[in-house]
Amino acid sequence: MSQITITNKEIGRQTLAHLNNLTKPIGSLGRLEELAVQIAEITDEPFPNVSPPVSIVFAADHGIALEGVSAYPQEVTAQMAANFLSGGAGINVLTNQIKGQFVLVDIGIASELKGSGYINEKIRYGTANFAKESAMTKGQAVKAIEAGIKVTTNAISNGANSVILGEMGIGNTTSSSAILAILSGEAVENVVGPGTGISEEKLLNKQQVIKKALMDRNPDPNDVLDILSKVGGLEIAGMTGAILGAASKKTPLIIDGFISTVSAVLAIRLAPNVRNYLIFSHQSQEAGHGIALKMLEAKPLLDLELRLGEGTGAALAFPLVQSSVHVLKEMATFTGAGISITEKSEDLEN
Ligand SMILES: O=C(O)c1ccc[n+]([C@@H]2O[C@H](COP(=O)([O-])O)[C@@H](O)[C@H]2O)c1
Ligand SMILES: Cc1cc2nc[nH]c2cc1C
Repeated sequence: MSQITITNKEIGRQTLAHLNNLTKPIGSLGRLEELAVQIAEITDEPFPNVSPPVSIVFAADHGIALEGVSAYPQEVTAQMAANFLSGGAGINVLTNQIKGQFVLVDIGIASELKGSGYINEKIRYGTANFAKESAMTKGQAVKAIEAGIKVTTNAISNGANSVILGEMGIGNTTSSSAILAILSGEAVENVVGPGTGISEEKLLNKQQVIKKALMDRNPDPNDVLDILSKVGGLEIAGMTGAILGAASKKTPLIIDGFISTVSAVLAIRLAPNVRNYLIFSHQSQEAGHGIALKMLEAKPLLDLELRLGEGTGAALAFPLVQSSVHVLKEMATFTGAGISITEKSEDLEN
């Protein structure tokens, strides 16, 4: 964490001056210009690269799934992991489209994954049911964060210039909502949503399960490891580490939906400098996501009514991130193109 510096504001000022000299009315590329400035600040490069990206998906199981909080059974986590490995999931398709690399990390699936082509960082076979006991030990939470740091810094050392962060874990919206309720101080009702798509009746049960667990486990709102160990998830801790790892390598990281945004809140609690390394891709349908984004004063790029996870929203936003640096690097300047800016200068003086 000591390696995570504040992003370079001076290079940001130079980038803005360059953007203002490009052949367009000042500021007319709006949010793309903000993105270009942010990426220059993150990378410490006046003309940065974001390609190739790597999509890193952390998969893990949740003991809390036994409380009837998801529309799908726990086995779907492992089944989807197999689907990731055969290239059939949404994130595979979208990562291929943007010519990215794909990495699946088993950080705590409840069964043995068949096949190869994934990174085995299994900390344990799913978390314990946090309605009854702590989800994991503090030591395991630390190990999961460290695994996330390692996998991500390795992917960056192997050539990735940006990171798309995603997850898969049946039950993980319950864990994320519990974490967010503690960190935000919001009422549980406001941070709980239907996740994979549960009925109104199951949603009420999900709220009750979280409320009771928060009373019984009583996590310390000022202690990230206490929160993660009592009501967390292994993929949520892994993503927290991934965010720290990318920031330590001055590499932009694109946050996906509700669960990865909760990891971002945790990572920023651990190391506040992390905030400006993050690009928020989209507004998820999940109720608590708006609250988490607001806490971080984050304005997501897209609202496509997604609620899939896996990093799909982040992969969909990647082309915009790429466009921002292409504009910065490839557009002509007023002087280069021989376009007069006298009129504009007079307007500015008036
Ligand atoms: O990204 C989101 O905002 C999002 C919102 C709802 C559900 N999900 C995905 O659905 C799974 C969790 O839903 P649930 O109902 O099992 O808690 C997990 O695999 C997530 O990737 C993801
Ligand atoms: C099929 C399926 C795919 C997913 N991808 C991320 N979360 C998921 C949840 C389910 C149920």
